[in-house]
Amino acid sequence: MQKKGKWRLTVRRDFAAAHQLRHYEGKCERMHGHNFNVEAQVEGDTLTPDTELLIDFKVLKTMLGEILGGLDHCHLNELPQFAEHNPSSENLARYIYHELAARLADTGVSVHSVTVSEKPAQSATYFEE
Ligand SMILES: Nc1nc2c(c(=O)[nH]1)N=C([C@H](O)[C@H](O)COP(=O)(O)OP(=O)(O)OP(=O)(O)O)CN2
Ligand SMILES: [Zn+2]
Repeated sequence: MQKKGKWRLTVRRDFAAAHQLRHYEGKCERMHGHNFNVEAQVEGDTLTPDTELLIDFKVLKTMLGEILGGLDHCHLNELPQFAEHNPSSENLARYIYHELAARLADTGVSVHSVTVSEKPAQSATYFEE
């Protein structure tokens, strides 16, 4: 039997923000900033009949840009979404994942994962199984 193929698309965007990790025993408890890099991967199995795209990269980048626009140049700890959860890379990735999933509802495309990186050497990826 022939396997059902899928596509996975990746878009990347950046934002700059300050944060401090509550309860962290070390310098990261003090306020500091990062240029966060965000990579979102989406997937699906059906292309549009005319353009034969899973979803336009432009649409994806606009969605991601809207989400990151709410974080850009903010002190993340002061935002309601991080009032109870630390603005760690892990929690940022989960927040962005759910925001993107809500925007993609009814498109036939789902979020595979979101990766947040404070710097090239380290990143956190959120996905759901
Ligand atoms: N699992 C995680 N660990 C850490 C996170 C995180 O989001 N998830 N975040 C931090 C801090 O934000 C910190 O800014 C980064 O820490 P670190 O790279 O350790 O610190 P430096 O920038 O000083 O890098 P060095 O390599 O130590 O010079 C911490 N941990
Ligand atoms: Zn940090």
